[in-house]
Amino acid sequence: MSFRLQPAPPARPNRCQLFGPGSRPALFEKMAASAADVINLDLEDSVAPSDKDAARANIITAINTLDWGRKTLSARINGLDTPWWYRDVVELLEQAGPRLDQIMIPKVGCAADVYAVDALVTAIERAKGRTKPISFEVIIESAAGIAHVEEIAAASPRLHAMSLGAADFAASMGMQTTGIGGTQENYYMLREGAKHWSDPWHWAQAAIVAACRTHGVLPVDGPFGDFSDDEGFRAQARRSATLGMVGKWAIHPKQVALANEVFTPSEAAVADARAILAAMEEAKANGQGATTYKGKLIDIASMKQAEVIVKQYELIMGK
Ligand SMILES: CC(C)(COP(=O)(O)OP(=O)(O)OC[C@H]1O[C@@H](n2cnc3c(N)ncnc32)[C@H](O)[C@@H]1OP(=O)(O)O)[C@@H](O)C(=O)NCCC(=O)NCCSC(=O)C[C@H](O)C(=O)O
Ligand SMILES: [Mg+2]
Repeated sequence: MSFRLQPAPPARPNRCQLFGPGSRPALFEKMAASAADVINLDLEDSVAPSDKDAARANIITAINTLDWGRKTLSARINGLDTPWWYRDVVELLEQAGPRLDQIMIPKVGCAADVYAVDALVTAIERAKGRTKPISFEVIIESAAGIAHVEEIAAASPRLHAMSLGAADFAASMGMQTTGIGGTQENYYMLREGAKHWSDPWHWAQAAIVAACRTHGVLPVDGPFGDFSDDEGFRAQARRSATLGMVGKWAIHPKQVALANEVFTPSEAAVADARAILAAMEEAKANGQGATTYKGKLIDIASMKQAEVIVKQYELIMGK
């Protein structure tokens, strides 16, 4: 371990973030009643330009009146390249009550984007006497965003989570696809005439996980567009979980259970992790730093790996 210790991310369940357009208030009660850990009420790309003002009003009413339980409640504002974002922040901070937990900032390209929103939020919080600080989540969904991912992860103590937005990311990178996440038909290797598909999102996800883990931020996988493809969603989510991400967006309610399933460590994985911890405690008591479990090497690093799984499970079960 470096002399600088790795900070812990916020201790909150974040397995599934369910999105809904601010212009479809009929969905809000269903979102509130869902099993998602995080709710993202959207003012950005799922809302037509002509509906922005109405969507803002809808969201503020819903934040103030519906029972959101213990979910993290987040509103996605418009991008800093639009004329709408400052009114999103001002009206949300001035009119939404303390139930609003978080603001999601899309298309973040550099640390200064986060700084700008932080300055505005901080001023309004002070002016209005808001005592609960608003946290931030950002979306990495551009070439600039991924190029500056580490400075973005370090940009503000308000930053709690960071997602990969596969659709805008693909567009910004000039990728030849209209698919949102998942397997891409033309991204394959050939071996003896057989195609082996690879994962074009992998490197961006790994960069996001490393930046987040360095700065104590939760790394989250973004949308999977084909909501009729459960197995495709599961496969994408399992890769993300294996890489260190803690959750995934749902753009349709049927994806909520899938995300919760994948990002909740299984009973078998938890039992294995607890057994590794017990075996290592016994080894340490005998003056050993390494031993075997099910015929494989385990050592002090294995304890840290096992603790990741046990802590994630206990966080989720303790909610
Ligand atoms: C994708 C949808 C437009 C589909 O809507 P709809 O046609 O109404 O779906 P269904 O008829 O299959 O709905 C079945 C029931 O589920 C309810 N429903 C639908 N959507 C939601 C929801 N989001 N939350 C809760 N409940 C929902 C319907 O009302 C039906 O209920 P009932 O009649 O009682 O059975 C729609 O799902 C949708 O708008 N999804 C969210 C879109 C969104 O927010 N997009 C933004 C995030 S993705 C993104 O921004 C890309 C990213 O930035 C990037 O760059 O990658
Ligand atoms: Mg986007």
